[in-house]
Amino acid sequence: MSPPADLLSDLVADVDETFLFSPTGSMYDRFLEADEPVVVVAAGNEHDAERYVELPLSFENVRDRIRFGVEGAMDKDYVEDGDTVACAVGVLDEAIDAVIRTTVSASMHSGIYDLFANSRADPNVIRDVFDVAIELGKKGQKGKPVGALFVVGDAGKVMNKSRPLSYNPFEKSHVHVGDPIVNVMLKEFSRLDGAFVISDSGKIVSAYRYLEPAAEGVDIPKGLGARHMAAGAITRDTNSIAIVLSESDGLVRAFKGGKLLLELDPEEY
Ligand SMILES: Nc1ncnc2c1ncn2[C@@H]1O[C@H](COP(=O)(O)OP(=O)(O)OP(=O)(O)O)[C@@H](O)[C@H]1O
Ligand SMILES: [Mn+2]
Repeated sequence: MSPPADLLSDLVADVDETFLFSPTGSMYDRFLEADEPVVVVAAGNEHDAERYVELPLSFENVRDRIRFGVEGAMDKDYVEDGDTVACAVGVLDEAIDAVIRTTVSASMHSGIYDLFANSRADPNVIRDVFDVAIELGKKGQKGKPVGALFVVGDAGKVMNKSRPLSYNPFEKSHVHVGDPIVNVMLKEFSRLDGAFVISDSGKIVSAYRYLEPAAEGVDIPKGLGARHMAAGAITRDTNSIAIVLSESDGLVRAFKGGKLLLELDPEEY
């Protein structure tokens, strides 16, 4: 074999599982015909794969994408601690152009899958809030960078651990994230201070909440300020997750259980 083929065969030698990230139909069929164990990780199950992990976001960061897929597969018992897997992914493009070998281990568990699948809030609601935060991060408000804080899930408790900074424009409304008009409203109201509180099912409960969670035991990276501290702390104090757009560095971050689990650059989406 040629050196490049050797290199590739080393990468795929003795793997327990192959993960195909957003494969084409013909690629999936080849695995099916060869009767090779395969897990499909994609935005939809177009090929009716028997073992499938749904990707809620495209995860431009390949490491995040792989972690999500592997953690999802662990959660569904497709793989277990100690398994060796080959992940076929698109790094430079959408089409698969790389194979990454890794060993499944419970210790590498970053929580990125749990954030979506095992939170109180509906996974679609979480995805919709990410979409708003990413869009807001891309465009800002009238061209200026803007910050925003969304607390999703366990809204009753979150309301108890916060106070209003201003009138609540969502007081008598029954609007949900994901409705196009709501995204416009969220963007408009994000110019002012405080947090948005969103229920498990996606109802916008309030804007302009000042969070007052207990901050002990929260371990967030140094350099992040009060908004991020409050976001981390509320997720430790309640069963919520928090999605934060930073006004100063433009990144979108997600917290759960008092921990930073995910960092995205809106410019890459
Ligand atoms: N406890 C809180 N609850 C809700 N909103 C808060 C809280 N603390 C701060 N904020 C909001 O965050 C804004 C920015 O505060 P600060 O600069 O300290 O946070 P930060 O973490 O550095 O965020 P950024 O990266 O956006 O600057 C404040 O103007 C306020 O609107
Ligand atoms: Mn700041």
